[in-house]
Amino acid sequence: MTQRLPLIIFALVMAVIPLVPDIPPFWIVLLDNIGLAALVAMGLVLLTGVGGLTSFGQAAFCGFGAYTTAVLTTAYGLSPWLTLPASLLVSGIAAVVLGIVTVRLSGHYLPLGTIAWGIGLFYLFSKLEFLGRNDGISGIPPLSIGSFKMLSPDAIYYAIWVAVLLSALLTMNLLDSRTGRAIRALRRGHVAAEAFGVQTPRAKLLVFIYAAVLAGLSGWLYAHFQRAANPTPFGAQAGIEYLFIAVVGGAGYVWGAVLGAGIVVVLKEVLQSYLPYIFGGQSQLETIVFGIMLVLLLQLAPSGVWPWLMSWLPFKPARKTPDTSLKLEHRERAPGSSSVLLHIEKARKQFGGVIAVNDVSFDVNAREIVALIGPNGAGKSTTFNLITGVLTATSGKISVLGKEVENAPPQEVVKLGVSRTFQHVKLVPDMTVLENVAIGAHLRGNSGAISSMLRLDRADEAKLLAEAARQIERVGLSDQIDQLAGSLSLGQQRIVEIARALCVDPMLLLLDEPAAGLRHMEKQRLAALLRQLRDGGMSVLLVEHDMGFVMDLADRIVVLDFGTKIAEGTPAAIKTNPEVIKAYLGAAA
Ligand SMILES: Nc1ncnc2c1ncn2[C@@H]1O[C@H](COP(=O)(O)OP(=O)(O)OP(=O)(O)O)[C@@H](O)[C@H]1O
Repeated sequence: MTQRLPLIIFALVMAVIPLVPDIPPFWIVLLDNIGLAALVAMGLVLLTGVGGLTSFGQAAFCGFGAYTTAVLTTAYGLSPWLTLPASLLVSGIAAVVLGIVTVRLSGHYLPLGTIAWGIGLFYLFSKLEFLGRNDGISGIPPLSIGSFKMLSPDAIYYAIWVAVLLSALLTMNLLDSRTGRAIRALRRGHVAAEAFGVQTPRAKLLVFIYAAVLAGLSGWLYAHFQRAANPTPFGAQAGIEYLFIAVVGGAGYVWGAVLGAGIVVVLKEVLQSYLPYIFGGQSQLETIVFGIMLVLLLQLAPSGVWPWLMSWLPFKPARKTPDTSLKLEHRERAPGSSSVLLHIEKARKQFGGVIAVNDVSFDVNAREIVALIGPNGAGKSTTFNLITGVLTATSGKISVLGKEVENAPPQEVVKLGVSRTFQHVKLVPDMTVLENVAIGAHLRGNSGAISSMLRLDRADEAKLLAEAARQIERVGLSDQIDQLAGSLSLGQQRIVEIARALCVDPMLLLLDEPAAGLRHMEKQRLAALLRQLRDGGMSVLLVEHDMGFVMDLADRIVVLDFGTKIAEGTPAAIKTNPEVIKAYLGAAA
């Protein structure tokens, strides 16, 4: 209830605004335009701010929504309420088609791709005969309920703002869920998300479709508000403006979309109305002043105005503490240490002329801690990437519990109970420790996007958060549970990664330099935790440069040098192995 309170207050304020006596009708028109822009920007919050997929082409999806209802109501006489699902469907289908191509792009190619199809669709709208070419379609009927026709701006005002508030609620619900965390994890790159079972192409396509459907809804409302549709509002310039709105408001924040729309629409209107008086009717000046003002605003609040305003709040919204009595099911553990859990046979990885892993073979048994050591560039991280499916082996065999995984994607390997941490920490810095760790339990939940939006996922979600809280407690970071991951020290972030990996309920835990950045006491606590995990039935394979830590902890050590295994044995044997001393310990001495 407390989390929904701002939404309820906002809804009440918006509901009474048109009832204020003598309110200028033009204000209502402005609020209608703000609502329409906010819907598109809200999709961009999810797509760009949260998912990290920059799109300049959202205006085209408004066009799909607007033209669908324009054609169906004017040419076929359908009721606008019947064309609403059609408009959303057409926008969604267009997003599937464009998204399948676009979400594969990365870096600069992604925004460039969206600009390309944004411009292409604008010209398509203006060339097609049945869409009225450049003139568009007029005579679109107003929305109506019974005999009440929403002809005036204050009549359609409620339809627009109900759509905005419902969309805000559904979007916030989605973000605060298992699917939402998967989407938020996309921004940190696909490797970390996939290591915990997130189907990243599917998650990207989901946000792409969601954003397009919100834009289609805005287009549908726009068509019945203006009672006409032509290509101009759906062109590339409008697409850029929508992205501007999301960035100005705060691209990662649902309410940032509403605030950004308010700022941009009002600023444009004020400048267009008053600048001609000041500068004697010089055309285009308002565009320049508008640009300068937005740049200044972003200097003041680089992450957007909404988070900047929130940072001034004297209190922070409290989060519910997870109920740790709720339990998820656990995997069965191997009863003894005789069974082979991980079997690597002549694994090889070549990058062009570089042989990073050269026919390496070794096993990790159940209930065993194995360390993989070697000088820099020896091939340790590449071996981890081969085991976890991030890289495919050039040749050789890798199997987990007898199942071959050398060509399996990370999402399949993690299902077998193999989880990992990364040499370069891959947490989402603006998510809390709890939220980051809960990503590790992704495969142990099953609520999808729709059930999350409708809040039917609460029982599932409570168990996932409880598991995350338990693992955070296990690694000793309970005091930091609600802190943003990015605010922790690097050593603590590594421990958060271990808690996230533990949330998988793994059989085999792969830790890439877990002790780097830890103080002496913290290393001792980590070693005690890893021993406790081993004794509880887990196996650990770790890459570590701290020889004292490795020699004390490992049951067995595998040594790589230039991609080749040069030794394997107990810590005592490795310490005295002349090859190792020459290649590794000798080099370090
Ligand atoms: N994607 C890649 N493309 C080309 N070469 C690569 C790639 N990844 C690793 N290598 C090369 O493979 C070799 C092994 O690298 P790897 O990162 O596995 O070593 P490492 O033992 O983990 O080293 P460190 O201890 O410094 O992390 C290095 O020569 C490295 O430059």
